[in-house]
Order: sequence, then structure tokens, then C-alpha cells
Amino acid sequence: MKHAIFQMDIIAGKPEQNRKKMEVWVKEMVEKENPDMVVFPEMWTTAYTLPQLEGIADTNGEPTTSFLKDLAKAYHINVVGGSIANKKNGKFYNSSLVINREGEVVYKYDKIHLVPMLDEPKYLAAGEERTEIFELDGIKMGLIICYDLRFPELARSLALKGAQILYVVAEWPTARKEHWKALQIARAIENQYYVVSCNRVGQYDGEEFAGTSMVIDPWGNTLQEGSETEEETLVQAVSLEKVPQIRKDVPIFSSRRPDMYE
Ligand SMILES: O=C(O)CCC(=O)C(=O)O
Repeated sequence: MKHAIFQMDIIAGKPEQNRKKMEVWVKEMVEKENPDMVVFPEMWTTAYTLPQLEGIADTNGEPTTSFLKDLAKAYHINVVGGSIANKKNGKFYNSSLVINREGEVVYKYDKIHLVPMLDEPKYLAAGEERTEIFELDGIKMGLIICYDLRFPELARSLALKGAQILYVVAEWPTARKEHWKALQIARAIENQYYVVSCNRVGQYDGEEFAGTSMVIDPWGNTLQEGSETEEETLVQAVSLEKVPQIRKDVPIFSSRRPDMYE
């Protein structure tokens, strides 16, 4: 499973321009790297322009869902579509979507942990649906959004449901960069799956974002790490045989004692 991860600098409040930028990037990537999967960051159509979402957020996932479905079909690639500001029933959500090579939406998720440090609870509604795993090219996967990374129960629940790769889409600030790295490595080691993340770079409203998108294997080795400041693409293939092997070598799932702590 070859990934192309777009560590993007987002044009604040300009969804059309960001979609255009994404389209150009996908076309280039497909020609150059022929990836199985492309991965985008959190809130990549608008950035954190939360007070101005009326008029620039999607409505019921549109137009971004159709845009990504067309891209997936045209280039026959899987798309972990980061997340977008999304208006539903009069409320704004931070919504993720995942699309397969046939252009079918295989997963939707509204961020359940809203981040107080970026004022999300003031402007957004929290998702109320439990996270689930999804499957692409026969591989079971999970997805979380940024602040969700701080809640190990969520990453563990996806491992227990069978995820072999955890995607983390983010706009994680530089101020807490060390947490970003350490938590991703911890989630990979404790769940013995791959962690593949996509964080934005650049600044908005005085906040600088940390880049440092990562691919971490189930042993906790960092296979790829993006720069802290530059817009760039990370390309990394992952081989899934490592997951059962490491789970056999260090059998934490059979050693667990949920009766003692749940
Ligand atoms: O938890 C953090 O420090 C950052 C979280 C965040 O920026 C987000 O969820 O968008």
C-alpha cells in the first residue's frame, strides 16, 4: 500500500482555490508516484476560519464529496480525504470522508473531541457517532482527527476492531509539536499498527502549524517524517505483514486484562 501524503499549506477561507490546488497535486502525484492512497490534512478546504464558516463550509459534504469522488474515479486511487468544515442541520461539523478507487464513500466521521485550544466548541458541534473501521484494498483501517490523538481509548478501540493502519489527519500547532510526535509513536507501539499522519504547515491567525507528518511502523520506527515548515509530499509504502508478526512477538492483545481496567 503506497501512500502519498500531502503536507499542505492551506489557503485560509478559499475552498475553491484549495480544491484546485489539491487537484493539481493529485494529478502530479499519480503521474510521478502512482500511489494506492492519497492522504490530506484536517480542514483543508477552509483552514480554521471558524467565525466565517457560513458561506464557505460545505453543506452536507458538498461540493467536496463529489470533487473527491471524481478524483478517486479518474485516477483510480483511494482517498483519505482529511476533513472539511461541513454544515448539517444548521450546525457545523469537522467531518472526514474516505473514498475508494471506484469513487464510493466508504467512511464518514464527524470529529468527536472538539479542541478547546482552537475554539472548536464555540463554533462546531461534536460528532455523536462512534468511530468504526473501514476497508480499502482488503486492509482494515481507522481514522481519527487531530485532538482525537490525545484519547488513547479511541485508538485502542479501533485496534480492537481490527485496524492495521490508523490515519491521523491534523492541523496540529507547533506550540505542542513534541506531543504530536510522541503521541503518534505511542499509539503505534501500544496498538501495534501503522500510524500514518497528515498535518498542515503554515500559519493562520497567529497560530503556526507543525507539519511533521509521519509514517510509523507497528514497532514504533519512524519511516517518514515531514519537515516542520515546508509544504511537501511524503511517499511511503507499508507492508502489512509486520502487523501480525509484531503482535506475535509481543502478544499484548492476548495479555490484556480488560476485566481489571474497564
Ligand atoms: O491537541 C492539540 O494540542 C492540538 C489539537 C488540534 O489542533 C486539533 O484538534 O485541531
